[in-house]
Amino acid sequence: MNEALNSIEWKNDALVLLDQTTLPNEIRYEENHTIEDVWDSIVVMKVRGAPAIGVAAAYGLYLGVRCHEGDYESFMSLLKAKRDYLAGSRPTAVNLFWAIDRLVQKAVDADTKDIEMLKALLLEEAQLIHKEDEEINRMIGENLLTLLEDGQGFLTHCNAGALATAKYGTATAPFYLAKERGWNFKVYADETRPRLQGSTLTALELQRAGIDVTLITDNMAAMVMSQGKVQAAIVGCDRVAANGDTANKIGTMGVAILAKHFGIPFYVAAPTPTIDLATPTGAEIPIEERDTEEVTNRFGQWSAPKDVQVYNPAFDVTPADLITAIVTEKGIVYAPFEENLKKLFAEDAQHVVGK
Ligand SMILES: CSC[C@H]1O[C@H](OP(=O)(O)O)[C@H](O)[C@@H]1O
Repeated sequence: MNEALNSIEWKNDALVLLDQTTLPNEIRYEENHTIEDVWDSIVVMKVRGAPAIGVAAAYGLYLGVRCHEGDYESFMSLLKAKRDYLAGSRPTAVNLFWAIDRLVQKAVDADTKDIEMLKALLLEEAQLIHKEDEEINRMIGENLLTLLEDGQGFLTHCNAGALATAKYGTATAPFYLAKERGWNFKVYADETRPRLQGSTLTALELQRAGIDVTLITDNMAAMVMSQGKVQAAIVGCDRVAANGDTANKIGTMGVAILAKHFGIPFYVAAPTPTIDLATPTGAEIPIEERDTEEVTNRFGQWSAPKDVQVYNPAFDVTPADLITAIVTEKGIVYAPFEENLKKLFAEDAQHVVGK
């Protein structure tokens, strides 16, 4: 087994990011010293994955204000301007907004107007978000394991793995825990066109962990399911709406439809910061559209006419009625999601909500 790749690290007063655009061919870490560096890393997907984007954005916001000199009012005005700048990087993963708004609120609620103390508080909050993410993912893994069995096969889409988070991943968290406990299981990883997070990232991280992973193209998922090789489909998420509709990497809805057809449970691994009760349904989730050359010219090789029309939504929305359960660090949520997701956030949240 190889040592785990570390997607994000705060080191020597800089944000060190694993450049995920060069994997699996090159393992390259880059220091991000400014908010502009972080904004660019998020936009070009050197750092990607909803939780990882949130952690990176939190550090980025700190980097955006740490050199400011001036009074409290100018500091707070700069902080809010830098928050809006980062908010313009990628629109779908709600974790980005959740993280930067958490830092702004920390400063607003602080009982000091000393800007050096406020800067220290912001860095502390970013480090807390980073640390919390690890524990959230481990708990998601524990909760998902209660739904899985030794000896089974699992399918996942895109990369909701350790590389998309601070550690463990969300959808992949149970795979790491199951491996630690000696389970015998297989993972089928969709390559996930057009950005290929499944082949470049999921296959890499699971193989390095010694997990039995088989790479398939997205259009092989139906065949694999029809052959009885998959007993559960587990995916990540970028935003869960209040009714349970879930935005995730493009192609996820197709996996959910296939799972329904073959009678296979479809689980969404969802850290609670990815659940957005302020967004009523999937129809209101902003879906990022990305550069057309991601589809026609991956890795510098044209695979289509250069001027062909291209539609490249980076996410789709899986309707709640295709989701068996939304598995969070606080517990497992079943339908009716509108009602049960709210309970998750109640003071006396139950571990299993709904079934
Ligand atoms: C736990 S990662 C969540 C989510 O983020 C990925 O999108 P991207 O690679 O574009 O940042 C993918 O949708 C994962 O499932």
